[in-house]
This record gives sequence, structure tokens and C-alpha cells, in this order.
Amino acid sequence: MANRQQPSPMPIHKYGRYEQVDLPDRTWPEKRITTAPRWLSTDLRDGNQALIDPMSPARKRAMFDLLVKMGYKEIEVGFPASGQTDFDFVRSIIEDPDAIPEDVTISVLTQAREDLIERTVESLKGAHRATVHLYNATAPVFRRVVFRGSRDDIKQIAVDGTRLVVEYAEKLLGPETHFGYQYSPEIFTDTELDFALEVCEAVMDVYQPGPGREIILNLPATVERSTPSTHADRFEWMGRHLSRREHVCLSIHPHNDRGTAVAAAELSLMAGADRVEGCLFGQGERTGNVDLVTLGMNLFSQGVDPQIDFSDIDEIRRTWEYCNQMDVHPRHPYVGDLVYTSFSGSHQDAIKKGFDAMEADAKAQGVTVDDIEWAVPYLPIDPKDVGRSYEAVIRVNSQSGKGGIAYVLKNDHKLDLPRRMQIEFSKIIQAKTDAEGGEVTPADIWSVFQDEYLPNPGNPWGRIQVKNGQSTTDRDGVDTLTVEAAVDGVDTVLTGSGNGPISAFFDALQSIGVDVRLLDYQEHTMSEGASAQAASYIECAIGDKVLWGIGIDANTTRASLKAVVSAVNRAAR
Ligand SMILES: CC(=O)SCCNC(=O)CCNC(=O)[C@H](O)C(C)(C)COP(=O)(O)OP(=O)(O)OC[C@H]1O[C@@H](n2cnc3c(N)ncnc32)[C@H](O)[C@@H]1OP(=O)(O)O
Ligand SMILES: CC(C)C(=O)C(=O)O
Ligand SMILES: [Mg+2]
Repeated sequence: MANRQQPSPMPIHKYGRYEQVDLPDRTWPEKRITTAPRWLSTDLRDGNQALIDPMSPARKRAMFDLLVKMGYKEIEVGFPASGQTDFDFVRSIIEDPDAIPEDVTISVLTQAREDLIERTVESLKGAHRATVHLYNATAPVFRRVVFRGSRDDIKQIAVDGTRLVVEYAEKLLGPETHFGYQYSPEIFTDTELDFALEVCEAVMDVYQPGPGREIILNLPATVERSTPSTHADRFEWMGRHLSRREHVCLSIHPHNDRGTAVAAAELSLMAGADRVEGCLFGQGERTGNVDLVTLGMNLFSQGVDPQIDFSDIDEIRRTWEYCNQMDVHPRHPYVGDLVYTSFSGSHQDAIKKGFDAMEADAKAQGVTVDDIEWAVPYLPIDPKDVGRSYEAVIRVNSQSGKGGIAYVLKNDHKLDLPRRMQIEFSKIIQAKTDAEGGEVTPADIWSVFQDEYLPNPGNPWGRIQVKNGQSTTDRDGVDTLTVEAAVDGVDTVLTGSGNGPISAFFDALQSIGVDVRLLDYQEHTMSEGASAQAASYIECAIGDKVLWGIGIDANTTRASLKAVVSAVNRAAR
């Protein structure tokens, strides 16, 4: 096939290729994620430092409480040496006996500088479980430009920093604190693998991880630079080469510069990572940290328990929006306003059929819909599982077909329209959307439906109105029907006979000059119990027109007569 694209005028020469990893025997592509990783939320640090207006203490506390409530057990709560605000916040949650549950570890970040390390460790006094997270950049451009040092100089920053953390922890923290240590070679993504390994090993030589003394080695994609597959290769390579692997918690910290942080995290978990650092809804520096909600929900949608509670996604989102003073995008996976909504006809048709099939399958198995595997086209999860209703699942605009409109009538009004009637009514709605544009709300659909097919309480119209009185007698298989009706505004008693009430009514209608022929008839109950209503649908040939009518009544015969009247009135409209 011909490619007619032309070279762009952009300065491609300014950018080099990212180096691949020589790992022909990589194993991660065959792996599956079958359990949740350890999660760390860095909303209060990486997320907060990326805000135009960092969170106030009240907003920080609301975020912390939310993360605890959702089930996060490792929470980075700040950069206490950055200033009084972060320091005070860390102190406030440690000193509040109700703030940090026994099983939650708080973590704090620091540069590898002695004054900052001392202040950082000091902020943790009295905490039950606390981790100091130390970082220094290890990539060539940082070595040359920021630290102006050799590989050994940069390794020494990490080694000295680790030693200082251990010393200050021993000096400042009491036995009540279960202390942990995390090291990050910042800009891991641009660091040569052999050097990243060398630095991590040197850090471990100081920290001496062993049984009961885990070290967290966090390899950040500070700036995301490669395809997720290359990121996974780098993790598999590090996992293979690290010594003391059983005492290392190998952690990923993907940023989203290329828009593939979620994929990078998932492939790196397949490649052996144990832990993920990220932020809710992808908050964080530049294009954000990896989105913990998407990652967790991706597991959920594959039948893997994320060990985090997303069942009230809108409450999580409201708190997040309050804390960050930002809005979640309407297309954001799993939470955006529009992510469970279909406007287009083929999607709506498939969704409606999916819901119908789920109901039928559950009924056949004698269980409820919630007990069988979710299988509704275009909906990766049941919106109900994150606290959403089905109301917004189908919305109607000019791209919508019969399925969506039929779904709204079934869902909101318990009317299960026969297929040909769906087609007829969707043309009526289509004419409205073509004429007026925009969305047609469920209320609009119902109002058009009522006006078209049912006696419209706001604006009754039509030649014939059926009243309540009607009787049938059955003699030798012949029904004689008497119906009280208003015809052209005059009270009239219509009488006819036939081999059932409908054909008797057709016969009666002949007396007022209406010639009707039955083409199709369907009915269903709309609810259960003594006051149940029935809906009857009738397709008739009236003169040279073929039309549907509907009748709703507690009495099924009257419902069918009303359906005939609905079609007859439409023919004369
Ligand atoms: C990828 C990340 O998200 S990393 C986390 C980044 N987050 C933050 O920095 C938020 C909080 N930070 C701050 O508020 C400030 O940076 C402070 C208060 C901690 C320090 O401020 P300052 O003392 O003014 O130093 P500044 O941050 O500008 O750092 C520059 C110096 O620290 C050195 N430095 C930077 N990072 C590190 C590190 N990880 N370890 C050791 N030294 C470092 C730089 O080389 C530079 O040294 P130089 O002055 O000798 O050239
Ligand atoms: C401090 C480190 C882990 C970081 O946030 C990053 O490199 O993105
Ligand atoms: Mg980061």
C-alpha cells in the first residue's frame, strides 16, 4: 500500500536513539501478573511538589486519610527537609494517635546531604513504621552537569548518604520505630545499567540488607525515555544481576513523559519488580507519575485483587480534586465522566445485547447477574463495581442507533420494544437530532415516545381514546367485544366480533371506517405483583401504512386494544 506521507519540517537530528538492552533470553514476555504488587503512593511528595500551589496542611491530611482508607500501606508523606510545612505535616500525623494505622509505613524523601538527612530523620521521631528514601542522580548528564564529578564521585554521594541515614536513624530514632531504608538512583532510565548496578551494590554494602533487614531499591523512570518493553528489559537485567536479591524489594517509579507509564509499570512487574510507586490519577511531575488507580483497576478487571478499595471511585475523585485543585479528565480511565458512556449506535446496540445476554445467562443458571463473569461489550468492567449507576452508560446523539434508544426505554421505563419498532422509533429520534443537533436526554426520548405512541398527558391527541369499560364474551370460539371509546370527541360504544379480542376490535373499527390488518403482536409484563402493568406492541397495516402502536395497562386485553388505537391514531395523524 502506498504511503503518501512527507518528511516533516521538525528538527529530528536533535534526538538520539535510546539504547536497547542486550537480553535475547528475556523471560518477562511470558510472565503474567497474578497478584497485586506492593504499592507506594507518592501523592503527598512527588504529586505535591508538582502542584502550582502545594497542598495546604488540611488538604494534605485529607489526602493522607483517603490513601489510608483506600488501603495503601506505604505512603510517602513529604520531603521534611524542604521546609517547615512538610516537616510540620510529618510531625502532625506522627503525633496524632488516630492518623497512622499500625500497619501503615510512612516514607520521607531526602537528598544525600548531611544537614538534610539529619532534619529528615528527626522528623520521624516516634513513628511506628518509617522509611527514609534517599536519592541522587546517576545518569551521565547529571554526573557531568549537576554534580560535576566522576562515576566514583557520584557513587560516593550514595554511599555517604546511606551511611549518614543509618547513623542518624541509630542516633535519633528509638526502638519504637520500625525503621526502613530506600535508595533511588535518580534518572535510572538514562544511567548505564552496569553503573546503576554498581551504585546499588555499593549502597547495599553499607546498609547490609539481610534477613529481617530489607532494602528497597527503587529504579525510577524519572523522565520516561523508552518503550515499556525496554524498561522491562532493564528491570529483568537488574533483577538478574543484583546480589542479595531475596532481601531487596525491587521497586519501579515510572513517570509518564511518553504517555506509557502504565504499560512500563505492568511490563516491569512482569519482569520481576515487587513494588510500584505512583500517584492517584497520574498526578506528578510534568506528565505525571504512573497512575495508581489505572494500575489497580487494570488488575481488578483481570480478576486480580488490587488490595486497594476503588468501590467508591467518585468519592476518591472528589477528595483528590479538593486536595490537588485540579479536575480529572472526562476520558480518564475508570473514573472520567464519559468513560462508561456510549453515544454511537453500534456500541449501544452491542451493550444493550450484552446486558440482555447477562440477564438471560444468569436466569438460566439460577443465579444473579453479579454471580456470573462480566461480558458486556465495550464495558471492560461493570460500572456498578466502582459505584457508578447505569444511567450514563448510553447517551443519545446524532451518531446513535436504535440499540441505545431501546436501552433507555428498557432501562428507564421497562419497555422492551420489538426490533422493528425500535427501528421505527429510532428514525423519529434521528429526525429530531438531525434537526436540532446535540444530545437527546432520556427525558427527551421519553417525551417524544409518549407524544408519538401513548396518550400524551400534556397534549392528548388522536381520533380515538379507549375508555375503561370493555367486555368480551366467548361463544363457540367467537369473541364479541364491546368497547367504550371517544371517537372524534364523541362518546361511542364500539362492537365487533372475531376469533380473539384484537380481531373483534378490528371488526369494531370497521364501523368507523378504519381498516386494520394485524402484522405482529408482542407483549410483556413491566413489573411483578398484583399491580403489575403489561405492555402490548402491535404492528398493523392501516391503509397503505405499516405502523406500530403500544398500549400499557394492568389489564392485558385493554393494553392490546390501546396498542391498536395507538397505531390507528398515528396513521391518521
Ligand atoms: C525527581 C525528583 O522528584 S527528586 C525530588 C525533588 N524534590 C524536591 O527537590 C523538593 C524539595 N526540595 C527543596 O525544597 C530544596 O531542593 C531543598 C530545600 C531540599 C534544598 O535546597 P537548596 O539547598 O537550595 O539546594 P538545591 O535543591 O537547589 O540543590 C542544589 C544542590 O544540591 C545538590 N543536589 C541535588 N540533588 C542532590 C542529591 N540528591 N544528593 C546530594 N546533592 C544533591 C546539587 O548538586 C546542588 O549542589 P551545588 O549547590 O553544590 O551545585
Ligand atoms: C526521587 C525519585 C525517586 C523520583 O521521584 C524520580 O526519580 O522521579
Ligand atoms: Mg518522581
